[in-house]
Amino acid sequence: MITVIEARKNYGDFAALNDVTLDIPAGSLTALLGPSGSGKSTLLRSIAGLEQLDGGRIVIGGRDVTGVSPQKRGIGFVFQHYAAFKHMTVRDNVAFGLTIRKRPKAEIARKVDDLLEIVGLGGFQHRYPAQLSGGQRQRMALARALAVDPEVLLLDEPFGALDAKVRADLRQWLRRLHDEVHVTTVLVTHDQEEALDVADRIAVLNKGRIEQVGDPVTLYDRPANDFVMSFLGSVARLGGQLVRPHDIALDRSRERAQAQDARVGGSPGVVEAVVERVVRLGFEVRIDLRTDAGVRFAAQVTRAEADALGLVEGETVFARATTAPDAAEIEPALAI
Ligand SMILES: Nc1ncnc2c1ncn2[C@@H]1O[C@H](COP(=O)(O)OP(=O)(O)OP(=O)(O)O)[C@@H](O)[C@H]1O
Repeated sequence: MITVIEARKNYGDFAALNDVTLDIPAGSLTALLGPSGSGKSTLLRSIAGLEQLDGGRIVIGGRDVTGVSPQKRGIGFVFQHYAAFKHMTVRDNVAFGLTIRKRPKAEIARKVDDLLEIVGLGGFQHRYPAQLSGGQRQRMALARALAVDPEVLLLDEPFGALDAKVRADLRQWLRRLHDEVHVTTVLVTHDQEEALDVADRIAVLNKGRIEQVGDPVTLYDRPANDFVMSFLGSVARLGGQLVRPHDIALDRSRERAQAQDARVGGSPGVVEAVVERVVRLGFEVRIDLRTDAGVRFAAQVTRAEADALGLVEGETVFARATTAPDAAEIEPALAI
């Protein structure tokens, strides 16, 4: 368990961390999610001891480490750009932390081989970092961080420099790795999809403060405020309320839309709009809409729903929310 208690960090007049209090359960994979400049890296680096707090405390596994040096905190750290030792083989890079701790050679060899298997670099012991892909290098970095049996693994945008496909593969892989080794892991990311996909807990940061902490489903379905809702997925503003695009139903008939809408308590009402574009995104279809007042929003429906609706550009439709903030238990009514 990591506990951050009323952490404050200032850069001049600027408060990068503003009384942050956070519990990170032992064995969890927790994401620190927020926009650029929200304080994610500052919080991670403070947990690591790479930044000194101006106020507050950090407790790791029951030990107050606030004044303790990074080397003595029992952490492994992986950065976005991993600085590998270029002149050392993959095996020696991963062994580094064990070698400087003067562990017996046989133990090092066994452990490094095991770790390289776990991170999927079994056949790469004798390669040099320059002979690895970006994704392989980051996996080597993770193996190196894990080699010294850290109590806590801290990852600062570890896949940030890689392309989208490799990122998606690596986060699946990280999830499986975490299920296997169970080390308490904190992952900094600005990518909501990455956080929702990989983490079992997410702390959303904004301007040096924590907006909400919870599991991905709770944050997505029950965001504490508009910031969390907007940051965790796309939203549309419908009649003054924020609504997820896939929680919008469209109908050609105003009367039918109104009748269905009456079943959703506290809904923003029925909004008339013109179809600007119909965009097919594989299984889903996005319908870009514009109201008379010029407000643009999008609805997302399945391909079957889109086909049934048969909407064409320029046509007028009636949009309504299928869920309202306090009515999540009401069955979403059929779109048509
Ligand atoms: N050494 C520093 N000196 C002055 N200001 C800093 C320093 N480090 C960070 N900051 C400021 O503190 C704020 C938080 O920075 P931090 O790196 O924690 O944000 P972040 O959420 O990790 O953002 P990003 O996703 O862009 O890395 C930013 O506004 C940044 O400019």
